[in-house]
Amino acid sequence: MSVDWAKASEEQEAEELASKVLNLGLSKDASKPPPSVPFTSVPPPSSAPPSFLSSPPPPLNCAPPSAGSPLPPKLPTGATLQSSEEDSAPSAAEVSLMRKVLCKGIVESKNDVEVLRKDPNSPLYSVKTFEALQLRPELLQGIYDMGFKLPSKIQETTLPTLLANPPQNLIAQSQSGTGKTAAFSLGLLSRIDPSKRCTQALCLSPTYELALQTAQTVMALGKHCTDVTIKCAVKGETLTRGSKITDHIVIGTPGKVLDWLTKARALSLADCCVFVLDEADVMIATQGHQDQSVRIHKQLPRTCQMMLFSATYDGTVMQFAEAIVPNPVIMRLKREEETLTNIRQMYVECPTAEDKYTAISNIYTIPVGQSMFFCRTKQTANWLHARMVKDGHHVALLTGELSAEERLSVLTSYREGRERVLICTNVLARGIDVEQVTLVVNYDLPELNGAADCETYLHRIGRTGRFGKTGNAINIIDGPRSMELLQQIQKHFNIEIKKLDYKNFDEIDKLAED
Ligand SMILES: Nc1ncnc2c1ncn2[C@@H]1O[C@H](COP(=O)(O)OP(=O)(O)OP(=O)(O)O)[C@@H](O)[C@H]1O
Repeated sequence: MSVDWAKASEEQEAEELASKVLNLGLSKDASKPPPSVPFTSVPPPSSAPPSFLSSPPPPLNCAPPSAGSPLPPKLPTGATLQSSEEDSAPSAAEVSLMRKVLCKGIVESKNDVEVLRKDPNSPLYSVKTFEALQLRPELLQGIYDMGFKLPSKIQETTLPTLLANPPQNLIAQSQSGTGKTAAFSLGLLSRIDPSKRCTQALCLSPTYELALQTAQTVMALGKHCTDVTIKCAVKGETLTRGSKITDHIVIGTPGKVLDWLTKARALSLADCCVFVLDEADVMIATQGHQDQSVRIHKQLPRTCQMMLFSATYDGTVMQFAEAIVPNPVIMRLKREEETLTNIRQMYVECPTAEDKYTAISNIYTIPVGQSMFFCRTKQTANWLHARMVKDGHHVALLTGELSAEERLSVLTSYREGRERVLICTNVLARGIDVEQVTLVVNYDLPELNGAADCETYLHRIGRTGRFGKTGNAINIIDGPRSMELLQQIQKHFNIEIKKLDYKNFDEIDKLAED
């Protein structure tokens, strides 16, 4: 069963939006035209995220697993999962959002940005400091308040182009968390003339949640630009008949922006001088968004600076990008290869279900910072979570049964360190890599089409090699089938995975030494 999280979340959005929107400092009163929002009304960024992201994990909306049961739900390893057991695979937008919420800081890269195409008239150079960009002092202050000291790789190279005069079109690709949002946010903010009461910048994001994340970054960086206003064009935001949007920056989803442009005729792009298409790869993967973006794009003045950002840049994205952004400078930052070199990989043999739980409980005691435990089915994840909570352990649970809102809440709480362990399903966590996690436990090994899923194994426990730190990965082996999967993994990577005695605390304690 595949659930479109973005779509499902939209259904609840209408009811919940008023309170969330209020948290962003935007209007919730539908009877009045939406007021302009000065940046000063926005809470400080990283330290105090909006309360809809920072509330404690809500109760689960799934049937409560029987925590009293000492044994996990029975499912023979290797059996084909029924749709009721399988967790729903996340959409590209979900994965992107989960990554964003989990990401604590910039993803550094050793790779240099490749500039694929240059406009010979554009003075392209890179900057090593934010001060060299000659930004408005208010923007510099916003950067300092965010705690940014130096530009990231992608910022170093894209910012001079984003800020160049005459404006230059740009296509930029780099993996999630490398600082793209902050780069274009500075680009948007620096082009606004606050004395003009009209929309001068438009940013399209694939989903409601991603649009709000971007709005937060723009607001945080523009915190001291008190004369600049922003409006979110997302589901649930209503306009009174005949009202006109005069906010300088509009950030929203293609559907809502198109609605305001064509049906409500509340938004005009006649004075828009910057257009950002964010998460282009996710946009393409989301049904209907590509066409809507093209229709919006047609309403932009020819002189408008166009920018497109994407975490990937395959054929479809490239085609779309070049159709939307004429004569661009193209900049790419290659993703670094993940390696298993710095990872201590082990397995523990647990002949019975009770042994498996004992192993997990002992592993939980390893003081290694944060861990993630991966289970095969949502039933197992629910059961393990319930039993560990019952035993007084601080563990969080992430499965496809949670609503979009609940997932954000769980991830934020975990990122902030309120829980030591995140228990999740293999499917749900397939696209998420969490750099700060120092121990990964495969309660069930990742499997795809009846064989070991080596790619997911690497992605889950691999590091890019830029952190010299050692990581730990423990695989729980509960029978011949999981031993076979382990052997496939060893063979695939040509590695030896060592046996660990989970009852030997001295051996377990050693894991925390690096
Ligand atoms: N120059 C910087 N110095 C330190 N931290 C930074 C810098 N730029 C951005 N960050 C932080 O790094 C994290 C990732 O940045 P950002 O969201 O801009 O990345 P991104 O490439 O847009 O990611 P995504 O593709 O997921 O949207 C954020 O927490 C952000 O606050």
